[in-house]
Amino acid sequence: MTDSGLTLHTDKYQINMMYAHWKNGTADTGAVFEAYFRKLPFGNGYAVFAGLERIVNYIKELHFNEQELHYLSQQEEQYEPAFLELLRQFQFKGTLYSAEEGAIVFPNEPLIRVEGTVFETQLVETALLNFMNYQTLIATKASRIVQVASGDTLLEFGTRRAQEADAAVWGARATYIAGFHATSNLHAGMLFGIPTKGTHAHSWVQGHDSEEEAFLNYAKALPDQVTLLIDTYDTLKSGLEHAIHTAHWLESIGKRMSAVRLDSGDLAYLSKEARKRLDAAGLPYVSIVASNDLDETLIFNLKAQGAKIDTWGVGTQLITAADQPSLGGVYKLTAREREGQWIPVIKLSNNPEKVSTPGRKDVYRIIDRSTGLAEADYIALSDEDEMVRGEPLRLFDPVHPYISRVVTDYEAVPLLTRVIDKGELVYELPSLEQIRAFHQRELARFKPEVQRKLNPELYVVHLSEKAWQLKMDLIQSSKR
Ligand SMILES: Nc1ncnc2c1ncn2[C@@H]1O[C@H](COP(=O)(O)OP(=O)(O)OP(=O)(O)O)[C@@H](O)[C@H]1O
Ligand SMILES: O=P(O)(O)OC[C@H]1O[C@H](OP(=O)(O)OP(=O)(O)O)[C@H](O)[C@@H]1O
Ligand SMILES: O=C(O)c1cccnc1
Repeated sequence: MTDSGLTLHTDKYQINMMYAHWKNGTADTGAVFEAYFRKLPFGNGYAVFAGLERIVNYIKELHFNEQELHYLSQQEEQYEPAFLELLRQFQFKGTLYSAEEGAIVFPNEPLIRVEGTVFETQLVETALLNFMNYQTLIATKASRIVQVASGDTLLEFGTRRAQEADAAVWGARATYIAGFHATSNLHAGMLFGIPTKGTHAHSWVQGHDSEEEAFLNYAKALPDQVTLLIDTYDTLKSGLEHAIHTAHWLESIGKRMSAVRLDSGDLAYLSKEARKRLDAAGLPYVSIVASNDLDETLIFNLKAQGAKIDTWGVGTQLITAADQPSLGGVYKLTAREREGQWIPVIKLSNNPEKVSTPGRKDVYRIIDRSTGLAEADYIALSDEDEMVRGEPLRLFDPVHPYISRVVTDYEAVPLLTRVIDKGELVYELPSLEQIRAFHQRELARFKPEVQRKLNPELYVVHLSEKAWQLKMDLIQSSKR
């Protein structure tokens, strides 16, 4: 089996709809889709947008090769050869707007808007959601951990327990965007330039006649990067003592041991004891790394217990987003072309939260000029511009429209940037370091109350009156 790329990384129903459009002569009809999620993950107050780079790479490479066309020709749908020929000619000529990676984003606002023929905009749904949902989820989980670690070093250790290889690599990248400092995954390091770090496994110690010999052999081989895992037999009685010997030996050859790693037991108690004994042995520079099924709650608790841990190795809980394994982002048609006119469309639902917001929309972050802080996000139809001109803006609560306030001294910063214009890439993909720095700047625009991990303050995403009215009108007319 050879893997020919990501073009068929899509759900069959997309191809079926494309086929049906082609059969009906509507394949070239214009469509606007918007991708968004409805609920913040982990009870967090914000999400960290990620996935754009992979989406752009995917769209750039999007074409049907002979292997893929042959495979499609064998499907039970019996697509006609002329349709497959159309796929052979296919190129994405649509336009894509997106939030930038590292941006702080909220539920129910468009994070990506795709415009083009219904043929091409439908095709990209599955892969686009796949990349956005996973990477945004992991970046958000990582951001919670970054928050509680308050400046300590964070290492991403998840690969072995990730949901397969792509998740490990792109997940590592997402954690770096959110503020992790390094990954153990060398492939992610090579692909994206993320710093890499590694200690050693229990097998290194088990594979020697004694722990002491294991430590010494490791230190001899890698004298500049010695972090010793001290819990294979008995952390305090044997591991720590042997590590101290090794550190002294390293000093005798003019080197300094980096750290000891704790991977089981009471990490608060053991780290405090280890710190005391390392300091007493004249080794205050040897830092303490901890790992073992850590997440933001455990790290927060360990810090509250006074743990003396400098570096946190975080794997399974982070890379699998164990407490919420999917973001649930959706891709909804918001407008379509009919006889040369754009018509807004809606998706109704018995669940009011699932009723889509019709029309081609933009999102603005309303920044209070006096504080520099984000006040709210504002979704408006794309032809509205009063917020760009800085006119007084009424922000009302869509659930209770009588609750409203007017903002005057603000700047409206658009969240969506044009990335692909009629098939041409018009956006320079930032480097990962730029994305990481951008993320920090964006986060600083939010009050600590929105950023806190537990019961954060609700940051409101408002709809313009025009967008709200359009939604109400379409709900009414659809019911009729
Ligand atoms: N002081 C602490 N307070 C709260 N949780 C802790 C503390 N120390 C460790 N933990 C966490 O408790 C969980 C269980 O750790 P513990 O080492 O007892 O079990 P284990 O991982 O099964 O041990 P082993 O690897 O020896 O089998 C881990 O997720 C660990 O991170
Ligand atoms: O607990 P996580 O957050 O997922 O972090 C990664 C874990 O992976 C390793 O254990 P593993 O038992 O796989 O290998 P080892 O023998 O090297 O400890 C490491 O020691 C950590 O405990
Ligand atoms: O380098 C480490 O200590 C490491 C790497 C991956 C998983 N667990 C630990």
